[in-house]
Amino acid sequence: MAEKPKPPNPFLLVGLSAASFFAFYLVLKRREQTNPASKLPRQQDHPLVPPVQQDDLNRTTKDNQPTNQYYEGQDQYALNKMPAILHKIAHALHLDGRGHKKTKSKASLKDVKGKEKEKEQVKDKDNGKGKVEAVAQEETSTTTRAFDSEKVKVVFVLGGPGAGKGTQCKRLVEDFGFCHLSAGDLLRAEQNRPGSEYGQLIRDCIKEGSLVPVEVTITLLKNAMSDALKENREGSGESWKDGKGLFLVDGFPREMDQAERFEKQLRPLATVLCTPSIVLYFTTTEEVMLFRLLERGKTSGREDDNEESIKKRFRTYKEQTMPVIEHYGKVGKVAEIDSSASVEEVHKRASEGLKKVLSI
Ligand SMILES: Nc1ncnc2c1ncn2[C@@H]1O[C@H](COP(=O)(O)OP(=O)(O)O)[C@@H](O)[C@H]1O
Ligand SMILES: O=c1ccn([C@@H]2O[C@H](COP(=O)(O)OP(=O)(O)O)[C@@H](O)[C@H]2O)c(=O)[nH]1
Repeated sequence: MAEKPKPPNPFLLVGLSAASFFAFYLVLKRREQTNPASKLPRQQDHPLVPPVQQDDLNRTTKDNQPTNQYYEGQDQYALNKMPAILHKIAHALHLDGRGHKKTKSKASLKDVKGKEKEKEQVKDKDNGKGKVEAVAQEETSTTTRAFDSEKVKVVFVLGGPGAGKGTQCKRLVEDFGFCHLSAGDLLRAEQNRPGSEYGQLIRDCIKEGSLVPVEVTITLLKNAMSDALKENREGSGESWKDGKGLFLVDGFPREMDQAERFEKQLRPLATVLCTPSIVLYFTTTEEVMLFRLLERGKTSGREDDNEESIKKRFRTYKEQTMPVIEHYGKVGKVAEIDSSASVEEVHKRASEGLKKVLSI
């Protein structure tokens, strides 16, 4: 007859349980010592959400307004403060309430500058164009929520090099009180800023007629927009009262990736993208543009107003910027204006088009 198996020793079982319990207790104690904040009450009854820190509760915006925006919806602020590994776990488990589509974002130029890693990752792309491959950082709605969608209006101004974008923008500012942000001007200012880490990169891209890495351009734009909104733009009429803003974004977005990033990263609310009210598209022939740019080059001092650079800019425009114009055209957002005519005539057409859209 087979021998009956021996039942497990009850003392051994009790001993093992006690040892596990004791080990768990030691881990907790150790955690309390190394991270005293773990004893604080939690924002959510969930182990992946960190405790409330006093400085979080006291946090205010620059205008000394409490940042209750951080506590909307999914307690995004708490999620933002989690260590990267917990962030990944929470994301994988859908605890952060975000989709799984990978997006990249940059919050400030300091972020762009501060990361040596990113700098090392400036890579050659296509025909030698530089591109900062930003260390992928999951985009969060709270860090990018900048303004009220109802109040901020954005008009993109596109067209080939020398089509007359800058010239017309100056006139439209006088008519409508826009804040004119020329991406090219912002880049040139950053290029010439003493100590700018991106000066040489910007210079090379501009001379080559290629696009400066989007992180740099979008950060400059975002900062300029925030500054303009904070500024008391006295005398600029109703368009700038009570947090309202009217932006003429000149020479941007120059490729689809830039358009998508702009809409996402400057989205005013978590669910609303920062789409342009309209895209003013100035168009004329390459012949006209070349002539105008060579004329401009006589006095502009710009390193890219020479025939060699101009040809490269035309190519970049056709290959990378035209798809942006086509994209906005498909959704009925493009106002095409023939800019071969005189400055006055072009201005008249642009102004009429804008009046209708902005209902001013
Ligand atoms: N409608 C126009 N007719 C003639 N010259 C123009 C016209 N619009 C602009 N220009 C001139 O052409 C050059 C390029 O114009 P600009 O506005 O700087 O172009 P963009 O900003 O598109 O590169 C400038 O020297 C400008 O004075
Ligand atoms: O969003 C932008 C806008 C401009 N540029 C660079 O700046 C140059 C000059 O642009 P700008 O709009 O000042 O002049 P345009 O070429 O339209 O005359 C371009 O060729 C690009 O190299 C860029 O990289 N990203």
